[in-house]
Amino acid sequence: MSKTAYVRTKPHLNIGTMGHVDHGKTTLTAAITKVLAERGGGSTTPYVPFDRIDRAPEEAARGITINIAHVEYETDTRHYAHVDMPGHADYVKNMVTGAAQLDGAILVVSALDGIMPQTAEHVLLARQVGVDHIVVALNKADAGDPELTDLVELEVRELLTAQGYGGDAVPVVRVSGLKALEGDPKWTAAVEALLDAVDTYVPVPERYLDAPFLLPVENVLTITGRGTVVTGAVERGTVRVGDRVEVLGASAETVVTGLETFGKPMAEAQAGDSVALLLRGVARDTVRRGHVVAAPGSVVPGRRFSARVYVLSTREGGRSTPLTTGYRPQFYIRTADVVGDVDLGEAAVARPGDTVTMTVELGRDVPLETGLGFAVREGGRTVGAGTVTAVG
Ligand SMILES: Nc1nc2c(ncn2[C@@H]2O[C@H](COP(=O)(O)OP(=O)(O)OP(=O)(O)O)[C@@H](O)[C@H]2O)c(=O)[nH]1
Ligand SMILES: [Mg+2]
Repeated sequence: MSKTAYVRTKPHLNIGTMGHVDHGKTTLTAAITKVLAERGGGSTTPYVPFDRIDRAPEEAARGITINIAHVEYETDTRHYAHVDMPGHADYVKNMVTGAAQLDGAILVVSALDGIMPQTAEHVLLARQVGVDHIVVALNKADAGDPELTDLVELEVRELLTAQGYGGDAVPVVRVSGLKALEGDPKWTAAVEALLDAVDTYVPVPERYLDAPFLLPVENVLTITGRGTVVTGAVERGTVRVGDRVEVLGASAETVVTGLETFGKPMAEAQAGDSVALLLRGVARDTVRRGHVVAAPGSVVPGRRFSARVYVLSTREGGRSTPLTTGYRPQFYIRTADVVGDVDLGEAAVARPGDTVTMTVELGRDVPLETGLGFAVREGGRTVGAGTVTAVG
């Protein structure tokens, strides 16, 4: 590999935009990279234009790093990997699996429209998957009436408080992704203010560097002549070139022969990093999204667990009818998507809005552990969010 190696000079954090469809997540993401790219003083952030953020996988298939919706940028104090969360309810699956890795989130709310159903759903999901810090971008502030924007701000703070985010303390910054992209100084300054809020409000999380290595596979691809590459965010531990790893799901033990982040080779990847791993002698079609790459013997796959599950209310986009024992939805666990049978025990019935205890028997083995978060999906929408309380 002749490319410049990744040098870890600042803490790395994973962040992302979430919020209702069309509220301006992708525009704001592009604007952030543009503002940082143009900062001067040896900026290392490449500008990623709007139409490159949803770039097709083939386009990026050069190096071993593929993470289609990721952009990277650097502020004075931090290095960020940023996921642009899709807004459609159909993409909540990706939000769930992606959000599970987020250290903080930028909630994008249009000042013109205020809170919409997916705004509330994404905040709820963020809470359920353990995103502890949210910064609000009140976007389209260039076009909004200031008094109405004040009301939207109040409404957003109330929503955050209701979900346990302490809405009064959450930074709310009025921005215009669109005007910042056009270079309007008032709005590039607003994007700077948003980044400052993220830098100061979202703490560097505790990384589980000493734990055995684990990476949930998000994507798999082949590099001709080199082998199979898996991509994803390291959930815990560290991994180096030459380390032995186990691919759970593919039941293969292998060696890591290459390691990259954003196209740059690295000697060691650690918890929180978005990486691509080149794996020796693993056939492309034996590994899939949903599998887990881990230190050999460090995780035990299973299919039976108990959980506490919040059943989304109808207003939150959940079911309109109760669910009963025998219910068979999809479970999104890390990056895996698995069918499972639900047993509600003596309660037997759970109504939308209830929090219940259930036992689940999955259709296949996945690595499970106490405390693991997951989403329950049915017919393309999220109907519940839960946490594993016991395995077996
Ligand atoms: N006036 C104004 N319009 C904006 C602003 N940001 C985005 N828009 C417009 O809002 C529309 C949606 O913007 P996107 O960035 O695609 O929104 P999104 O949230 O990524 O949408 P999805 O990915 O489809 O959920 C586009 O027509 C943008 O030009 C802004 O700050 N001001
Ligand atoms: Mg978008």
